[in-house]
Amino acid sequence: MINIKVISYSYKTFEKNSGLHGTIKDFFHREKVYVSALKKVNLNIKDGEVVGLIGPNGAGKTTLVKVLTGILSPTNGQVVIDGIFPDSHDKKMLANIGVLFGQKSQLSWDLPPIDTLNMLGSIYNIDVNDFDARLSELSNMLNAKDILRTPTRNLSLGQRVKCDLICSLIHNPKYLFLDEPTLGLDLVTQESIYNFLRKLNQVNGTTIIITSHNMRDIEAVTKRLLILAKGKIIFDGSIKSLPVNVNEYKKFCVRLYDGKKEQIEENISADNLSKTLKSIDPKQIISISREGVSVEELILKIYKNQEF
Ligand SMILES: Nc1ncnc2c1ncn2[C@@H]1O[C@H](COP(=O)(O)OP(=O)(O)OP(=O)(O)O)[C@@H](O)[C@H]1O
Repeated sequence: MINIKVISYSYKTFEKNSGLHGTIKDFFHREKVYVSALKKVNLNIKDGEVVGLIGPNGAGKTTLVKVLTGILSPTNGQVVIDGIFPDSHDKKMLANIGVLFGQKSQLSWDLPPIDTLNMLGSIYNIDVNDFDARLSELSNMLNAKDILRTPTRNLSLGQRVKCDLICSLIHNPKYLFLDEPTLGLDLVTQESIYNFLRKLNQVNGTTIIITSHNMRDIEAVTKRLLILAKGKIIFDGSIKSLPVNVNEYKKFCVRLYDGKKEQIEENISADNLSKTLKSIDPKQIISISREGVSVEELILKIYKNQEF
């Protein structure tokens, strides 16, 4: 159980003057600035829940994940996970947590993922048989067996994310935190990650907290949605209980082939779809798919000009 009691977090940073004169001035005196990233966040997450955390840029999502995983200590308030403070870096606590930051890989660039995994096996002191069984289970689920011995620099982004996921889960953590795990991935790879996460939750009962800018991620794997804006939780509930129908804001994407080259028509609203299709030779249509709703667009639709 994750228990978040009125946490706030402020970054301390410095204003930097420009130019040589400014740099010399900064050398003697720098102006301190505090950025309030989280403001009195209260939350409980039960074991086995899959929670989606969305919000515009700078809302505080990554900061919240960092506070929950003990990377940062809250400025005020308390986080307690199974009776332990994450920032105590207690061994039991660390063994219970897996983290993946979509923009930051934990794999060594010049080494194959298997080397990073072996190192993690030693750090977490995983029994050799357990390690082999877990690695085989995860790599089968993610269809990643053949890429574990390829140097990381030669892997595609999707392959790297799969190996990063295996690294985050090799010690069988009870809680998995994912910060924008599908960033830059194609639809097929996204789908395979969704399948994997659903299975992981159903079979192992892993509690998953996932942040994203794409509602597709949230709709595919989560039941509970949190919206964070300017450091405050402004919505906590199911997607169905949102004050707007997400489907109404979904755009369509039509792929065409005219015998010479492929063309993609994106961002077609539901209202304009039939008009667009009438203007196209049906023989040229390869596929029609629904795109995800951007989180920013959705929040703008719901909260219009509200200030938080
Ligand atoms: N190391 C830092 N030093 C100072 N301010 C920071 C630092 N990291 C984040 N911030 C500020 O804290 C606020 C929240 O940032 P955070 O990265 O948590 O947002 P986010 O919701 O994850 O954004 P994004 O969707 O763009 O990744 C922002 O105003 C950001 O500028």
